[in-house]
Amino acid sequence: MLETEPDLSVFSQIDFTNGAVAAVSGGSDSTALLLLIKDHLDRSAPATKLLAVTIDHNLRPGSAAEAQAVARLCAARGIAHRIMVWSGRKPSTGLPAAAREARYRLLAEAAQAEGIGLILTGHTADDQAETVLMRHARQEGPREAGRGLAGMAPATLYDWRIWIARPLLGTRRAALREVLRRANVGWAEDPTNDDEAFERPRIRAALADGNGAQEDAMALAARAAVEREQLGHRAAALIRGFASRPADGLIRLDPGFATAGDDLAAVYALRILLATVGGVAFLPDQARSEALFARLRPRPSCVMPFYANPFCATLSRTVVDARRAGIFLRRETRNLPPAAPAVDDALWDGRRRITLGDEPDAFLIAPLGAARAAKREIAEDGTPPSLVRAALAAEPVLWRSSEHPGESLGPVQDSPALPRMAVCPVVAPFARFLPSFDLAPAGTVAALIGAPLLPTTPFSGHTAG
Ligand SMILES: Nc1ncnc2c1ncn2[C@@H]1O[C@H](COP(=O)(O)OP(=O)(O)OP(=O)(O)O)[C@@H](O)[C@H]1O
Repeated sequence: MLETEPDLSVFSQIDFTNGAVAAVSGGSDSTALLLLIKDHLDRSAPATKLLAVTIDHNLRPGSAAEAQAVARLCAARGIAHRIMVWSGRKPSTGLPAAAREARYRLLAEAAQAEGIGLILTGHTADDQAETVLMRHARQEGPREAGRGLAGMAPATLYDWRIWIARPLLGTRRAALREVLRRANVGWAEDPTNDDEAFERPRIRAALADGNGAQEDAMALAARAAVEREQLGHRAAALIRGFASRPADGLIRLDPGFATAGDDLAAVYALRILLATVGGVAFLPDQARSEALFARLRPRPSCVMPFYANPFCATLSRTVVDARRAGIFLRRETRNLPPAAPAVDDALWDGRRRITLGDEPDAFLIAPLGAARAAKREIAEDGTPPSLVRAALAAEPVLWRSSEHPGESLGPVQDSPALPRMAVCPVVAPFARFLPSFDLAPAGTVAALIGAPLLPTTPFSGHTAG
């Protein structure tokens, strides 16, 4: 689609109220993105704060000069520009992933420093087709297909606080280069983009053959995106219908969850809950999750009460305990983080985000532990007290560093003396990157565990959750 003209209508669907960061590498796509946004804002909302940001990864000799070229273009067009340098140590393996991680962190830092909650990138239809074909080649199995093949989402929430939108996902690179030629603006070529030793350039070359592969890949992505969103809505409905949180760190699933009749959605919901409870950034393996789910179903011939034979299993650092009172999920006690100084804005055990306020050095954070959990009063509400205590034992507690660890501050959220401190639950599999496809289950799990509400999506008329 749109071989020669970019689709500009997408810009009018974006909410620019709080400004935008344009992520500009100096390559053709993001340079064209910058010109198109500037043009759109000049016409529709000239007072909007626009900041172009270039990340100098400091990996290639020419990278600083490329960043300077973007700076000159921005100066000539009256666009604020900032260069952020990735100065940290570079890993010897997994460099592309580390560079991507650093890039988004630095882009988010630049946005936050200006009070901007939106980052725009120049990913194109060509990038999308390449991504989908690469995932297709790696596909684990038919049931994984629905997720990965959706490709890149039109918007992704980063760190549960800043939206990354990709308005050019429906636009071909050729159309963007045409925009630049007409404006007489040049761009930098990344030499790794053509190196066929890498998988992506190989696929790019195959797509360039013009045999319809590009269109097929886009159609595949569009179908998979719809399927993924629908599956997410069904999983969210199951979580709303069958999951509750009887105590901090403890999720109960009503046994009806396993017999509701939508196994695909139930396994997806289970995977999200397992990763969340265990504090793991990735969903557990599909096949192992299916096997666990199968064990949660009563046998058709069973005349005994449900779960007359209770069982316990562990997956994704989560203990699943199925018994007559329900199916209970809690963090396993193995490999909990030892007591350590609490770090402001850090994730603890993948499950909690720590906010320390005015006294950043004053606290230790540690799991409550079994001995202290055993002394806690447990309300009698039908939940087995042993399970509540087991869950509480793995919950974090802040201690004043100077105090004897017998006098904890308790649940810090409840302490009026420390209004700016919090140890907030996070939805682990979506805490760093939440693709807009998965908003429904992410919002539902957030409500279940008491995580902060999702911010409104950057596309007007859409609300998260
Ligand atoms: N060094 C960088 N600085 C700022 N943004 C970047 C940088 N590298 C990538 N991006 C953003 O991520 C998007 C996709 O990255 P990718 O690596 O595919 O692009 P590229 O080939 O480097 O450049 P382009 O997309 O501009 O042709 C870019 O369009 C851009 O918005």
